[in-house]
Order: sequence, then structure tokens, then C-alpha cells
Amino acid sequence: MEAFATKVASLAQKVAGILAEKLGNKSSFFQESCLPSTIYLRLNRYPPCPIPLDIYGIMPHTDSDFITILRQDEVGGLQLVKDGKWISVKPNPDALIINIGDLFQAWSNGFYTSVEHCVFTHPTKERFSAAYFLCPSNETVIESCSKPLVYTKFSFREYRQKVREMFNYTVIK
Ligand SMILES: O=C(O)CCC(=O)C(=O)O
Ligand SMILES: [Fe+2]
Repeated sequence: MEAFATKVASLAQKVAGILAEKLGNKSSFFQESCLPSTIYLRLNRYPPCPIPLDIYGIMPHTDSDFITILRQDEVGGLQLVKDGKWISVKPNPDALIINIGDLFQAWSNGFYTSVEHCVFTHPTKERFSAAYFLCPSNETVIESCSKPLVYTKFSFREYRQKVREMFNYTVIK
């Protein structure tokens, strides 16, 4: 996990920078607000599920970050919404998947869209994935980089709180 984090950290910054530049914004915002102490890493394990129905390993959701870099194994099961339709992402352990998260959608004033995705379990195989979430500190204020504003500004703490309320879970921290 540590090696994965080290490798993708600079990639995440580079991608965020390129996406910001495309908006005409050469902001050092991501370097200043997303530090090694504020990013998140998650190792996901999906046990096999032999029930003969499609069972979610992760329910449909969007990520509450700027961008997510994901590595999946060869089992498959990841789906995402493209042009209003759910499509399967071909599993390729040699490739990284980069998803836009909610914060980038707000920061870009809706220019980029946070991607809805989910994972279905496999009937016989265990699946693993590793996810790197480019997140700022809780105090960071997310303000759209262009006008007229589609979103009012908010702090990451406020946003996380809202997401927690929506999914009705608590985090011990
Ligand atoms: O396991 C995957 O491919 C996706 C994981 C995911 O969406 C997440 O951890 O937020
Ligand atoms: Fe996700």
C-alpha cells in the first residue's frame, strides 16, 4: 500500500494540475491543500458471493475527493455511469483508473463531473482493489474557480458531514 501511495501521489498531483490548467487555472491549490497527511488510502476486499443475483460489493456512489486513482486486480466487477448508462470497466491490473470526485466537480464549477460507480461481487472469486483519494484538509474551503458560481463555497469538513448524514454513518476520529 505504501509503495502504491508513493507512486501515485505525484501522478495525482500531475493529473489535478493538468485538469486545472485546462480550465485556464494554473493553481497550486492542490499542492497546498492536499498533503500526505490529508489524503486517504483504501484497500478494498470483496469476498466471493455465490448468491445467484447481482450483489453489490460497494453500492453506487461518487467519491468525496478531488480525484481517485484506483488499481483493480483481474477479477472485474467495477461499473460506472457513462453518458447516462452503466458500463463495466474491463479489469486490467496493469492499468490505473482515474475518477473525478465531488470536490473537483465543485471546484471546476461543474466543468468536470464526479463519476458514479459501484462494484458487483464475483460468485467464486475474491477481488481486491486499492484506492488513493486526493483529499484536502478538513479546513480547506472549496470555491469554484469560475463564475457565475454553480456551487456556493464550503469546507471539506462541512461536505464530509453532509455525506455522513446522507448515508447515516458515523466515523470515530
Ligand atoms: O473496488 C473498486 O474498484 C472501487 C472502489 C471504490 O469505489 C472506492 O473505494 O471508493
Ligand atoms: Fe469509489
